[in-house]
Amino acid sequence: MIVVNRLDVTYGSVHALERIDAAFSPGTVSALVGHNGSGKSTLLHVLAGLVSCTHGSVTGVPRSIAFVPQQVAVDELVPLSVAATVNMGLWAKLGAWRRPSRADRRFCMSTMRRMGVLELAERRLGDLSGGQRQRTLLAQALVQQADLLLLDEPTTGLDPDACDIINTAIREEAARGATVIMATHDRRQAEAADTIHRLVNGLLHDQG
Ligand SMILES: Nc1ncnc2c1ncn2[C@@H]1O[C@H](COP(=O)(O)OP(=O)(O)OP(=O)(O)O)[C@@H](O)[C@H]1O
Repeated sequence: MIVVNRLDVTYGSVHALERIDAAFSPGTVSALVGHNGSGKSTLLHVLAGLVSCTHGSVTGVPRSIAFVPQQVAVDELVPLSVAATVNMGLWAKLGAWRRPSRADRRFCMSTMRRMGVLELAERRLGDLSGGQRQRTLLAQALVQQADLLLLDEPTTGLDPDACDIINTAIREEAARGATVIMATHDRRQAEAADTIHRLVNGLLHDQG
């Protein structure tokens, strides 16, 4: 179980998170909700190890973490295809030097199909629409089969069919035992989670 204990994060003079206590169990989906600037992304960044806490501690974070940030800037000049981007998710599982097996490659293909990006496989990431790019990055995260899946607004800007596909995938990740934590502004998506944590100006109000 991941346990967050009396966590404070400040950016200069901005108190992004204050005295946060929370716990996240394997096999569950937790939603972080709250207004813009309430601290959701900051908490995800701390859990991902990208931001340090000013005070407090976070324990029990598994080694394998897949993180899909809110907005991913992709240099249009980077010649990375959709297929290459998704296949990179295997590195986390296999290490950079172990060759993927046929089963690994099939898994990448089926994940791309599930996320609706298989027909875009040869397209460059920088040439995709925002929603297509988001689905590609989610496919990359799913391929990792990580123990902790951190998603920052995973369905923002996606069409309703894509939202349904992603919400199903989120449940499936929890069903295989992953801890899933997502920031969301989508009320229905939050209500479908096992636990809702509401952040108000950096303070946590748990809603069960
Ligand atoms: N790199 C940074 N430097 C300074 N302040 C920051 C930085 N990142 C976030 N903040 C501030 O920390 C607070 C929390 O921001 P955060 O991005 O965690 O909120 P959020 O709940 O994810 O917002 P949103 O719903 O808009 O994505 C805000 O006041 C924000 O301005």
